[in-house]
Amino acid sequence: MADNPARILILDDDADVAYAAQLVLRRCAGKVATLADPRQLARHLLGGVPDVVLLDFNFTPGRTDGAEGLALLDQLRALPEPPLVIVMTAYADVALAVEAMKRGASDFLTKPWDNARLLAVVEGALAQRGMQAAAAAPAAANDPLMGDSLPMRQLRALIASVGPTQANVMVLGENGVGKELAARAIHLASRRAAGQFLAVDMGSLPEATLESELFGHRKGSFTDARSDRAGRFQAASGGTLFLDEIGNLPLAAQSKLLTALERREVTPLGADRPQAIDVRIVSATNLDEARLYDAQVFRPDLLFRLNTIVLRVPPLRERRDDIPALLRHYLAHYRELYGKAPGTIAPEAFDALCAHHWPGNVRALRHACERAVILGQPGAYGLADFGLHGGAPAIVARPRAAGADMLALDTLERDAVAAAMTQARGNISHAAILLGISRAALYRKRSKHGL
Ligand SMILES: Nc1ncnc2c1ncn2[C@@H]1O[C@H](COP(=O)(O)OP(=O)(O)OP(=O)(O)O)[C@@H](O)[C@H]1O
Repeated sequence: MADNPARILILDDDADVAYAAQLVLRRCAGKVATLADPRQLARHLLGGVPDVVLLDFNFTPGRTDGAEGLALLDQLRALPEPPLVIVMTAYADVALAVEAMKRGASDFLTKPWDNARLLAVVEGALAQRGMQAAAAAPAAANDPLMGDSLPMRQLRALIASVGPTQANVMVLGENGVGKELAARAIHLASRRAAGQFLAVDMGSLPEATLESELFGHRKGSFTDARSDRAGRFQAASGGTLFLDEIGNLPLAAQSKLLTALERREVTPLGADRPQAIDVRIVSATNLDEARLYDAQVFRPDLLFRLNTIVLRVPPLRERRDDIPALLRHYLAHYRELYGKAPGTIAPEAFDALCAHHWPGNVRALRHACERAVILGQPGAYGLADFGLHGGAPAIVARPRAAGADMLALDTLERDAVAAAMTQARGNISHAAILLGISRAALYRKRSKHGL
């Protein structure tokens, strides 16, 4: 995009990798530079600090410990106006990527990457910097999973590590937190990214037609079946089937879904033989976990099939650091959509928005921004323009409990180990290679996490 002023720097000693990334990223930035030798970084920065840096971990031939990349990351993060840094790592170096995220990297990519994922990650970073022209289409599909708070960085790290596996993933979280965006990010990070991402709202499928909707039917199999029709499982073949609101599925329907997943085949209504299915299942629910684990509500055997990996998307009130960037992003998005002049948020309104409880999470924030752009005065939007409901917005920010970061990292480590064991089909040596740790270390981590 010639009129996009965003600047990206790719720091990688492999010229082919850097060139390939440069070609893809020219679509979303005005200037994409590459640098093979990190000793030239200081001189490069004299020409201005880029908005986003893609950083490799190892530069000296034979080195694989990542120390060079981590040192460069520290150097970049110490700049007065640091760029957002996306680290690039081999799949086996997930532990290194986790360390980089702890030191302030905003995201990471595993090599070899998928171009769609590369673009999505970089566009997400540019959006955080307010450099990305807002997409005109309101569809969630076009929104990057934004947020630079620790929970969101951990969520993206987890998505990057489980995405390339075949494991079924269950995404948990309140309404409007971004579960579908997380599911799309998993799809983009997977080897199925070139295939379909098909979302099905399980809560709204009528029980009477559920089987035909999911598994398809043959002409004449029931009164209205005037022609053969493929179900969602067949339509998503080679891609990802996103089963949204799975917690609302009636028990009878749950058993049909279980049979399909167990056998990895479905039989269209009226057909005499089953068809093999080739889909990765990502499901989501806003049920709280106590209800989800209640056998009266959800079959444990189906749950076991669906939740190989569990991702929890935290409510917005637990990651308030993300609110300013989301406000900027959605105000810019709707200003562009409605052709409105730029404006700012009045300081008291900004404070109140950041302190708001946001029971409707990011979706509610998005709607509030749309309302402010339509009804507000562009000079400075006041609190009333955002039309918040639900009582006084003030919520006292809780100090982060000591050790909370460690707990979250612990969960990340546990999930990474579980994902590697799944991908390696229980083979310890293979899983240890995937994680880039020794077999002994993997045994210790498994016993630490009870895996
Ligand atoms: N991290 C985020 N960055 C940018 N936009 C977001 C983010 N999270 C959510 N949104 C936006 O908020 C809206 C709701 O997101 P999404 O549909 O993914 O939430 P959900 O948790 O699946 O909601 P529900 O449970 O109601 O189906 C969408 O418009 C989405 O683009």
